[in-house]
Amino acid sequence: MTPPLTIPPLGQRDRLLDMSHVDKVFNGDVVALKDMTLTVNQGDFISLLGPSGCGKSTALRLISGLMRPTSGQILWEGGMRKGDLGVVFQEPTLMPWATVEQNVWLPHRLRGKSLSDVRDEITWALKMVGLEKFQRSYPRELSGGMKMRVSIARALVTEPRLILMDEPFAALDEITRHKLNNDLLELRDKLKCTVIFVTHSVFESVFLSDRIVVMAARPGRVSSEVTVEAPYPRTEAFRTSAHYADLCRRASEALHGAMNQHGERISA
Ligand SMILES: Nc1ncnc2c1ncn2[C@@H]1O[C@H](COP(=O)(O)OP(=O)(O)OP(=O)(O)O)[C@@H](O)[C@H]1O
Repeated sequence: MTPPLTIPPLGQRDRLLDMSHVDKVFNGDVVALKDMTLTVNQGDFISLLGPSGCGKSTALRLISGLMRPTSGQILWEGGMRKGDLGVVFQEPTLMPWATVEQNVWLPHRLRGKSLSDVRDEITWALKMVGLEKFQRSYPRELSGGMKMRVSIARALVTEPRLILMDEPFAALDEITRHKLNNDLLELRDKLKCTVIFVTHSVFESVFLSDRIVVMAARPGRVSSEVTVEAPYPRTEAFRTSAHYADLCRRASEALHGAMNQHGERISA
């Protein structure tokens, strides 16, 4: 894979997809999303931040094509092709009876490719997440963080144009979560990939992303967007800086603003 040399600054990136005026209604009356409009550009690291039930996962499922909008449309630049999308869920969802390598093979296997056909791609993806020595291990032999890395490798193995991550680190302890946040940014720096990342955490959204899309609930929609004006690479020094604290305050205010639209209360 030959990634572009750099990710251009915000405002100078090529468009990847447009979600325009999307509504999603379940069972005729549960309005999960109302008039959601979002442009995703190549190289964006977008966090979808919002209260429980505001439609973050629904938005990801619509973008992934797993579900269709009730109205509105989602259009990929140049059309969406097989392998354009990698998805990482909150649970690693690995097959316990299969080795790491066989788990990472899955997206290619579903397209009829044999393990030997794509061994190089699998080795590359495992190398990207630092697990090249664990190809023959089984999930039960891995820590929670390592299982999540396998899940990320499986999402990368088709070299997707877009990676969707639905609260991938929420179930992990704080230290592992910080480590995986750092590793994810390193990965993004290597691959120059585009990421949409769902999180409840203001701190995580500020550390990772360059755009925070704040969503409001009932009905789910975009409430505001916070641009994270901080250069990459972002290190532990950034995490403890006054600038980071200030950005977290801004994102937190935007989140409170979204929740106050409905008189909801959140804890600090
Ligand atoms: N398949 C479904 N059938 C019916 N209602 C659904 C379905 N999927 C989601 N919903 C409803 O749509 C709304 C948005 O749900 P969604 O899971 O997208 O929110 P979320 O922001 O990801 O929540 P959380 O942060 O708790 O995961 C909720 O009211 C939910 O109950």
